This record gives sequence, C-alpha cells and structure tokens, in this order.
Amino acid sequence: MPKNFEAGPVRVRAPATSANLGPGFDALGLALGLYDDVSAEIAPSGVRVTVSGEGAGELPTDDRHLVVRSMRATFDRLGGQPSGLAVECVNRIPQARGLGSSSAAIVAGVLLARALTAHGERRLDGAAVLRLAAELEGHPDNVAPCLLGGFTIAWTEPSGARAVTRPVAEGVRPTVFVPGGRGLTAVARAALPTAVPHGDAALSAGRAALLVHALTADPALLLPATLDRLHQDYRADGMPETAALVSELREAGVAAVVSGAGPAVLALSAPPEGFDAGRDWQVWRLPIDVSGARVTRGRLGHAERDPVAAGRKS
Ligand SMILES: Nc1ncnc2c1ncn2[C@@H]1O[C@H](COP(=O)(O)OP(=O)(O)O)[C@@H](O)[C@H]1O
Ligand SMILES: N[C@@H](CCOP(=O)(O)O)C(=O)O
Repeated sequence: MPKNFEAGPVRVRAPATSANLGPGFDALGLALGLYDDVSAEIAPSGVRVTVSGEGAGELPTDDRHLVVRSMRATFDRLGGQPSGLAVECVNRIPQARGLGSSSAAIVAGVLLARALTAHGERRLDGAAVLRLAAELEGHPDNVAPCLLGGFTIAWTEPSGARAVTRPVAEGVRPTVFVPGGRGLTAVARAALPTAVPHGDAALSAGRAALLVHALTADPALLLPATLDRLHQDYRADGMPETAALVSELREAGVAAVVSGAGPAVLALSAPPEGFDAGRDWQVWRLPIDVSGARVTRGRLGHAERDPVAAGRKS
C-alpha cells in the first residue's frame, strides 16, 4: 500500500434528509432515520462498484457513479488518486424523490476518500468536508444534516458552506409520503424564477424564522411556520399529485411540505388517524437521525447488506 493511503476497507452509514422544510429554501434541513450503507477500499487497479437496493441495475458501476465521483474530487483535494477502488453500496434512500439520496452519496464519497487517505482527518477537517460536499451538491441544505444529523441551518459565505445544528423539540414526528414517480432536483430548480415578489420573500423569511422556533421549542406553531412562497408553487405544475397531497394535508391541519425538491412529501406533525394518501404513496414514519453520517473501519456486515432492514416503518 503506497504510504499516502490507508490499507483495509472503510464504511459509511449516511442518512436520508429532507431539505427546505417549507420556507427554508436552500437553508434548512432535517436528517431522517433511513440510511445508505457504503464501503470502499483501495484496489490494485480499476474501479469496481456493486449496488444493491435502490438504484441497483440502473446506476453506473464505474467512474461515473456519484460516490466514486465524490471520492475522486476528495482525493484530488487531498493530493492524489489511488491505484484503484472497490466500492459496495447498499441503498435504501429512494432516489430522485426529494429525500437527499444524492447528498448521501456525495457525503459517503467524501468521508470514504478522507478515511482512505493517510492523515485524512487532519488534512480535511469537518468544516472542509461540509464545504466540499456542498460544492459538489450545489446547495448545502441536504449535505449539512446528512453530515451533522438532526435539524440544521446552513448558509454559504464567500469561503463556502457553513452550518449549525439545533435540537428538535419533543413531539416533532416526521412522516414521509414517497411516490413511485421520480423528479430530478436539477429539473425542479430550473422551474424557479430568477426573482420573486417582495411580499412573498418577506412572508417566507418570517415563516422560516418562525420555523426555527416551532421546530426547536413549540411544535404547535409548525403549520403556520411551514408556509412557503419561494419554491413550492413554482414547482407545482411539474408535480401536481405532490401539490395536491400537501394541500390536502395542510387543510387537515398537518404541517406538510414538499420534501426537498420533491416529489416526496414531508409531514412534520402526525396525519389524522386513518388518513389515506391513496395507493400511489408509500407512507413511512421515520425517526429523526441525530448522529449524521458515521464512518467505521471494515466491510459491510450481514445487517448492513439487508436492503430493507434499516429505517422503514409504515
Ligand atoms: N446512492 C446513489 N449512488 C449513486 N448515485 C446516486 C445515488 N443517489 C442518487 N444518485 C444520483 O443522483 C440522482 C438523484 O439526485 P437528485 O435529483 O438530487 O435527487 P435526490 O432528491 O434523491 O437527491 C440519481 O438519479 C442518481 O444519478
Ligand atoms: N434546496 C434544494 C433541496 C433539494 O433537495 P433534494 O433532496 O430534492 O435533492 C431545492 O429545493 O432545490
């Protein structure tokens, strides 16, 4: 093993995330207890990726794979590429639904490459990992909770992304509604206007501030606190079923929002007993992940290879 790299496999468990939370566009995010497990080790040559669970048979298994691309970007930052890579992914986060699958892949890639590089943690500290992951993702609101866990407030300065975490109040119970159909974040971002009316910006800023209070201290205020005018309406034509479900839940008093760029829906308060979203939606009650992505030494074990074990509770 060349002295720049660490021998032996490393693995990362990276949580799903829900970004925006309504009015906190590109800023607020929540880590959810649903995980992708990824392991990697240095190989003598080439790149080999195996994928099971979400994306199996669809995702590329070479240098185009997002985990590998993120590892490559991190190795570049750390001063050199390894001879080859073997990567194993067990994915449980539904992809292209607004549950942060791309952020989980990016965070996993950055953390794996850092762990495989000699003195990686000294050379790329936690703040630098967040900056690099946000640069690769293009916005910081998913990578921040994926890395740090819990409820995060992220922002970008000239030097890059930063984030803080806040403890979530008792009684905040996330439920996600996951449709079969997909929607790419890049497409949903292209639907946004370059400017919004001042009144809409003012309303959203006020509600985002209230949302920090509601999530951390007073969940009874979650319904008014999750009202958004910056992105959801502009994206509604591209995901009419999502917009309809958000409206139906909100009319029933549930603090529902589009999860990330959609098309999944996040409810921050419990839907009424017997609420039926219809058969097009899988409904999962998920705990809040409070740890963020975790790195350990070794390959994936038996439990981590089970593609449905962790996280899904209807
Ligand atoms: N675990 C993964 N491994 C490799 N690529 C992934 C993974 N998850 C997501 N991607 C890539 O990112 C795309 C989805 O990203 P995006 O549109 O941002 O949706 P999401 O809301 O799920 O992050 C997928 O179509 C795929 O190309
Ligand atoms: N702020 C972003 C969040 C995208 O989240 P994702 O989980 O859909 O990737 C946006 O709304 O575009």
